[in-house]
Amino acid sequence: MAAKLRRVLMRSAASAMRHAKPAEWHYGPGFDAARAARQHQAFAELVAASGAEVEWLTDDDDGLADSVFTHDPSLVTEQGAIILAMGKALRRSEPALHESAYARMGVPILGRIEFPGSVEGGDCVWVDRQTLAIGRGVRTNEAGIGQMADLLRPLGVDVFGYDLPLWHGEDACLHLMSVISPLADDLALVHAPLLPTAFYQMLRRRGITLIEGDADEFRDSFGLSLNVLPTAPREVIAVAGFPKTAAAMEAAGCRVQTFEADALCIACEGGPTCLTRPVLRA
Ligand SMILES: NC(=O)NCCC[C@H](N)C(=O)O
Repeated sequence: MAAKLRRVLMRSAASAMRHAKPAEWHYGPGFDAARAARQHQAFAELVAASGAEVEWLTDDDDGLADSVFTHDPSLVTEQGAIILAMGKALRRSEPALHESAYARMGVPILGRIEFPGSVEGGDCVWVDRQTLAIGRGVRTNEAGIGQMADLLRPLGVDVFGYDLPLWHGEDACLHLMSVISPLADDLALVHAPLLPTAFYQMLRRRGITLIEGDADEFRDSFGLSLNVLPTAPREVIAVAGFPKTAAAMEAAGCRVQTFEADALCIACEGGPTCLTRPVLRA
């Protein structure tokens, strides 16, 4: 999940978020559509400057505000994309946008998660090429995890499900990727108090070094201080304003770039990883 980012699917916030009502989408008072669009553009420039090729979802005024969080409606394997099924009702039509983009890009579709199963991309963490960890919580359920295991078994991939806590409740967004950001094959940023214990133990057994993000910054940012995108091993993009978490990553040899994201990320419960669906890392 932290190899060099080559190709990535994104969606501009300019149209998608333009008319979003915070109360409907569970966004905080800091949400501001025009500011979010500017912050998204600054983030996209950092991603492009890393050398990644950015593929854009169609920029429609379709009212799908959360569709800017392209990490969640699909997952990409070495044999093609898996079209997911969203746990958040307002996001149910987003996977079709991804399917159209993959058709245009020539990326084959390996399979689909079907309701009543649900899996969101933010709950999926590749521990290595043959091991996928999935958080079971308000967005991803047991039926979805079972379907994912069936789709990936022929590829020799083992799928492990881990229970997530409820934390801020059913309407809030807590994915497995909310409590871990891989930074290199052997390095991850974590908020250990919310990590599923068996997942923590698996990471430790594999010798992955775990950096603790600052707990106060995690609380104050509603978890977004921890949501960090690697564009290459130890080359990361993070939300500005969390110096202790950034310093912990720098102490582990990471180069940290930041962008202002109060209106886009902190208000809307999604950070740099959530704004990107990596299609190719190598
Ligand atoms: N992977 C992620 O953590 N995605 C964040 C999605 C935020 C969006 N507002 C949601 O509630 O789905």
